[in-house]
Amino acid sequence: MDADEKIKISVRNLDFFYAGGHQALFGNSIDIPANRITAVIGPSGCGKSTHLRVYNRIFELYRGQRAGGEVWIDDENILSPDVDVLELRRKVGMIFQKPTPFPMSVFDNVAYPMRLHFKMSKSEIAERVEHALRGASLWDEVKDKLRKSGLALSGGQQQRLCIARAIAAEPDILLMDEPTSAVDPVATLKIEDLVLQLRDRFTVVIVTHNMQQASRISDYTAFFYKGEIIEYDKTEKIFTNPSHKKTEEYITGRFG
Ligand SMILES: Nc1ncnc2c1ncn2[C@@H]1O[C@H](COP(=O)(O)OP(=O)(O)OP(=O)(O)O)[C@@H](O)[C@H]1O
Repeated sequence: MDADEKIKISVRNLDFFYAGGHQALFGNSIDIPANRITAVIGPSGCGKSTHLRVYNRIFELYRGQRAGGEVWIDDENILSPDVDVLELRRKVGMIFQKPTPFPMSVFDNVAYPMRLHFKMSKSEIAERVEHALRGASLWDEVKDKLRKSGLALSGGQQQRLCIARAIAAEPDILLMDEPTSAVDPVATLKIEDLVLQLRDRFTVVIVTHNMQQASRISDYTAFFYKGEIIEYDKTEKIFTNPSHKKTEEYITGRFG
């Protein structure tokens, strides 16, 4: 990593266990820079989603799942027991593979985190809903449908609505777990453009199976294999001159 990068997330010796003791991550250590896009790649089942789900402790919603090691975000080890998890999840937003709009209007989807986390007047909420929808490159498409159900939008629009909802909580970090795998190629390009715009304001960590996507949009890439981080470097280096044989085999499509 370049010496002048500011580190936003610092993971040290992260292990992860599912219920029954099945270990899915082994000693992961990685420094994720602020205001950059970091891609997480690797074959199916290598632990990409598991790793990402630690950063906002969402795994704790499931019985028997456990993380060991340290995950520092700014100056706080977010795995320590006294962390305010609601505030952590506000600060570390997440976008999933399938769009997950709430069964409510477009407006209320975006207003939801504002009502949950902040005390705001109605007019302030309206202003910020517009701002978040503009930030998610969706405003022009939905400005006349704000009172319609979020579920009535197209898949790609729903995913951008989820990004608007995540932005509305004013996070520092956006985690994206294969955000384009359920949408068509045109919607994928729109979301990729959007992710590139978000880099100025957020630290983005994105899991993707799509090598072209990783090389198009990310600054850094981490290659996972069997729960370990095999290689982590600038994206250009990973895709043109990887240091490890396994990385090369994966990016050239020899397994996956
Ligand atoms: N709920 C669960 N209970 C038990 N084991 C799980 C659970 N979810 C995932 N695993 C296991 O943990 C390992 C890592 O899975 P994970 O979903 O993190 O991989 P991934 O790299 O994101 O895969 P994919 O690319 O297919 O989404 C796998 O061996 C998987 O079978």
